[in-house]
Amino acid sequence: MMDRFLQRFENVLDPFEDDAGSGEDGVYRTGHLRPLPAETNAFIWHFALQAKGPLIGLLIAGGLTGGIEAVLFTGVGWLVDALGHSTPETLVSDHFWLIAGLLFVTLIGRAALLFASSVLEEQVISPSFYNRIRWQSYRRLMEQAYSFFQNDFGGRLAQKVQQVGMATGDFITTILQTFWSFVTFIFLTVTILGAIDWRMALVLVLWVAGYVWIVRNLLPKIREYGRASADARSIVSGRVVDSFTNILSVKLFDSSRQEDAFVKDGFVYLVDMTRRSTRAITEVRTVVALLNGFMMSGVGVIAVMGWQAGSVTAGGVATALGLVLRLNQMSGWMMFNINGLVRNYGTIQDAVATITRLPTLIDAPDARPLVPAKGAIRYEDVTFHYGKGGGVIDHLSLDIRPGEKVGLVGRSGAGKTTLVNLLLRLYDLEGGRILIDGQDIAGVTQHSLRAAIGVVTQDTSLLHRSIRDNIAFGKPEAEEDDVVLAAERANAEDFIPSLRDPKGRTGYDAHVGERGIKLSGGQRQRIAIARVLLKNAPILVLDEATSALDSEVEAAIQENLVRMMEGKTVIAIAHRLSTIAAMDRLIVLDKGAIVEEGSHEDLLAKNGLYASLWRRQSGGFLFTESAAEAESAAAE
Ligand SMILES: Nc1ncnc2c1ncn2[C@@H]1O[C@H](COP(=O)(O)OP(=O)(O)OP(=O)(O)O)[C@@H](O)[C@H]1O
Repeated sequence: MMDRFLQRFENVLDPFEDDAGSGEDGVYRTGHLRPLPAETNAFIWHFALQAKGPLIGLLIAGGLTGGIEAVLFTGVGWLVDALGHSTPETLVSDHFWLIAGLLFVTLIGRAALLFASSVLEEQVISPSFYNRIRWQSYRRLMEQAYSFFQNDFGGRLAQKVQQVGMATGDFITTILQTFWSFVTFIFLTVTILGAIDWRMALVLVLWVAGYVWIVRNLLPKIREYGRASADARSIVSGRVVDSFTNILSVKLFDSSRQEDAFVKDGFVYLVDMTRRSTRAITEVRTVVALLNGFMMSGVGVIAVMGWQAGSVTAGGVATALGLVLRLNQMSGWMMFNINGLVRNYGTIQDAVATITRLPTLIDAPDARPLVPAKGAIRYEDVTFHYGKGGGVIDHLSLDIRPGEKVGLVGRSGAGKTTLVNLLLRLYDLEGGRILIDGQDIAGVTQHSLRAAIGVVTQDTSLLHRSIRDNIAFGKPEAEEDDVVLAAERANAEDFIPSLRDPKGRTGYDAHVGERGIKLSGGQRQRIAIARVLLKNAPILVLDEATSALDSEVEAAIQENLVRMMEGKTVIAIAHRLSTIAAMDRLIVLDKGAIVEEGSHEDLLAKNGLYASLWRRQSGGFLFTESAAEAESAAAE
């Protein structure tokens, strides 16, 4: 029953709410998420505002908790005085309301308050609010361009998303609850002690000043190192995940020792940063211990002297000592919390730098959906160097007619993949433009552009999901029959029914990838082909689409590939020239420029680069650039 009661509070905040950005502010446009504030305080504030109500509740509960603590100590003083003035027989009748009040506050008031603040923190805020921060951060990262992910470690980014949710949530709740109840307690203590003897209040004011000095002068050092160690932790995770994900290369090259050194480097940095921060922590703890000693003995001496002078009652001494002892205890715990606050602040600062970075490749303000008609593609004086000074693609122009099947040929590194990646707008051009059916791809939405192009690449990465989800990846709403039909046409039906993953799921439900079944390269490629068949986009890009298939499967699938290409504009890249020789037109690329074009026969007759590549093809594969150059150098 308690469970059901508590569950009601769990839906107060939606863990997945996001601000889709209305585009009204002129910075961001519809279709893109509103960016998160890039300044740390504004970032924290941005999230705090999303849970205003519950957080104000937490603030009130925090204040009341501090208040109750102070009231209880005052009550203890009154009780001591009452004991001094009464006999055992008359105590209850003389001081009934005091005793009843104290019992009520201790038994009911305090428990009710703690329950309310627990519900607020644990049910309303913790899971949902923390998750909302993670979710919004994750989605901002997903808006980043392909190149963003190429330049960072997946593990590091994942850790940032995890950490930022935890750190921001903890930071806000600690301030509102712990910190605020501490401040209320101090304020009430100063007031209560001031009423007993103003000199005690003065000692406390000096103590608070000392505390503020520590926070301003000693804590920034901890914060600085906190930030550095958070970054160091991310670096270590990034490196560890990188080693684990590339474990095959590590094993094949027997380079585990090298990897150890690489990862250890990260750990050394982490340990160094942590040591610096822990040194600063010890420094702070020592100063706090001295300051608290001064505060407790100061108040104690003044209270006892007041009692000697007859201006302070025994109850007053009890209240004063009780309050300062509690303050001492709280301040140790508070230092721990402030330390946590500072560390969390550092973590947020560190994550914010990555998470709030604006995506470099976004839809134009007036982007419209691409209206694919016949699938005409036009590269107009395209230049692209991956942001470097030169090279890769230079002033390239190419016209592909609707429905034309074009083969891109060239040595390794000639720029073939780059050319199709530019068509997909995975990168923005550095010069020229690319048009699809007369529409500049820079002016249409990325979503509609990629929906119009089906791609099968060389290294098919399957997601760690079921076979069905993998095939329906480009068309999640697809019917089961269509998924099966696509699999049949990709010749994947002969192996899918017999699949069984370690958890016992079979066929289309079997999971692939990590902790799932491992497919061969050729099987993976057939899934990828099924995925594209199902997507049925008007433009097809086949980048080494059949490189992992053996000749038998390739022959079986060839017919389907031909059918898949029917009525579509196709750009195919293949090192095995025999697989693309039958295309309408072959474009030969060299060093980012078109050097020859024509049909297979035309090009053979021309006896240029294509003809030499064709002749050199040995065992079905192309020589690498360096081998080819070495050969031509030897021939000269
Ligand atoms: N992300 C990147 N950043 C910088 N340079 C890159 C990047 N990707 C590729 N390049 C460079 O661009 C050039 C063209 O690469 P690309 O992958 O387009 O060649 P390719 O013809 O497809 O080669 P292959 O046949 O080996 O796949 C190469 O010199 C490569 O080093």
